Amino acid sequence: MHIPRITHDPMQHKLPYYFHTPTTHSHIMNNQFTNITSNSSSFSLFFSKSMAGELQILEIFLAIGVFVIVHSLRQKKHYGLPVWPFVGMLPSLVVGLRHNLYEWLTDIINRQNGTFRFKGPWFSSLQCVVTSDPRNLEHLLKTKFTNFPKGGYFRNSLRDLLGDGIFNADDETWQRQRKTASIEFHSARFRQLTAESLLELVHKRLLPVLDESLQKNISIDLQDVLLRLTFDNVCMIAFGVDPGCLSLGLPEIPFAQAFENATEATVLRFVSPTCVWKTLRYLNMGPEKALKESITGVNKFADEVIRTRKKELALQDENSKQRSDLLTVFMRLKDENRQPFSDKFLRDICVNFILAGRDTSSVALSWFFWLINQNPEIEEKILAEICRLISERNGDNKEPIIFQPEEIKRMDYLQAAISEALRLYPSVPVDHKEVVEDDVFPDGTVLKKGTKVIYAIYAMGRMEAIWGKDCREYKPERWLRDGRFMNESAYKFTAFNGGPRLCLGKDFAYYQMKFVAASMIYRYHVKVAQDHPVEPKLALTMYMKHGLKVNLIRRDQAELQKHLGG
Ligand code: HEM
Repeated sequence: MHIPRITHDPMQHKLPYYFHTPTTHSHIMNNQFTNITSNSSSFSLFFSKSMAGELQILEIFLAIGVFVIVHSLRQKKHYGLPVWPFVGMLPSLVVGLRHNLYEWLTDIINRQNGTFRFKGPWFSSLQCVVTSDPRNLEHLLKTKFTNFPKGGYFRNSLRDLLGDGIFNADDETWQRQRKTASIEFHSARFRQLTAESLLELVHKRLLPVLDESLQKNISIDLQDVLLRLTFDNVCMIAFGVDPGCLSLGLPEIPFAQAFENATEATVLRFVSPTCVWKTLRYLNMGPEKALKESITGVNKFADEVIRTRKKELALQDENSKQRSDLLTVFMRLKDENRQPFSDKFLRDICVNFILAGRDTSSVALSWFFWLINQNPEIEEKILAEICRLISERNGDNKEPIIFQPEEIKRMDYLQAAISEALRLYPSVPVDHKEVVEDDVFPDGTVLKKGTKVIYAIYAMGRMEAIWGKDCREYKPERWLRDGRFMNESAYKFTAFNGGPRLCLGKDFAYYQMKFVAASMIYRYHVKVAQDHPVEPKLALTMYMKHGLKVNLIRRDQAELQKHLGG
């Protein structure tokens, strides 16, 4: 570098002060003009000096640029990603977003031994700690549960759609709903409602829709069909009504469409700066306009159901006495002031349960069917287990085969195969908390009050430190001991969350997924269409971006007999 030359140049002392200091003053301009015209050699000298000055400034910038690049790239070693001035790790995030964000996160987390600090642009709220260390997860989900609520950022982004419902609430509001819903979810009445509604949906709706595609010899989007099934099912549980999404012809249902649009538009808030989406909401423009319209559609449906149910309850209608859906349960209860819950609160409760129960089991089943399609020997083992249970029946194995709750419970291999799919493709791939008071994670990471913590559930399934060298392989056997399914720690297998906020629908979800999978696998071989692209979509839940296009092939009787006879 030649920077010192300019300061040692003797000519520099002869130049008037204004050659060093830019100015617009007229007498100075005149002086310049006089100097230049009176001496042509000093004219050319002046310009060559000036150019040299510019070149040297350029050199300074170049040197600073090189220094910044080298320094930023060297930070990768320490922080996991290059840290650029002003924008932090944002450029790497943009690259990650263009490919598979979850794989990108997994790669960094593995390099950083389970935890890293994401540094976003200094002016943004994109600063957080990302972890997938089971010790940290136990700390935040259980040991220090009260120090890690969902927090204001998450709640504000979801408030318009979810209000104060269980998914979007902390503290007292959450506790009250959790307690009531938990009692209901574990009641015999609720179990009966879920078993009956599922049986009806699978045998009267799902199988006929699948049969139709088989007869017409057309492929179907299995993810779409399963989303329809779980949507109808969770509406029956939450509202006590059946929207009829899953029926022959796969009709468009305005409420279902409004719900889907609302969740998609809400996700956009997480990838836009808060001030941007708030301004768009204020101006009622772009995605915020679409969100408002879809929420109006959701509310219209919810208000109508709540109004009708209130009438039923007031008349002590026979229907209302038999009902055990969540809406009716909460309507019979009183709040802390011994007043009935407001319509808004009832709406929030139902909408939250629909969100919790709709996307989760359907997308998990889609990944499961895709995985067994790639691993035919695993499909064969599932079929063998199903057939063994049928052959153990006391003579009652006539068609149509309808699986009984005790049989579903005994399907250990199927439960292992579904858990293994959830380990690799968790329906909720990342989740989020906020730190209330300064804290330190068991791995030594310092957490300041207000820090956002992301726990990367997808990455956890791909960590050798947790699952061993074969962590990327689909192996249901890792869940079995002597042929029986063994649960894993919720802080190692966090697909259903853990601690006090463990998924309330976990048992129901397993029952639902096993019932659907067994009923389908017993009847059909589900073949994924050739060259169908499969990749995750960036959303709150782990959708397949292009759905799952499949063709169904009816099971050969001889194949079934082979297993049944055995
Ligand atoms: C494969 C299926 C499912 C998976 C993987 C799953 C996963 C999860 C996860 C990760 C959470 C925590 C979310 C958070 O706090 O941010 C959660 C919460 C919850 N889930 Fe599930 N879920 C499934 C099915 C269901 C079903 C079918 C229902 C209901 C019918 C349900 C009801 C709930 C509820 C009410 C919560 C909120 C619990 C609370 O905050 O206290 N889930 N679930």
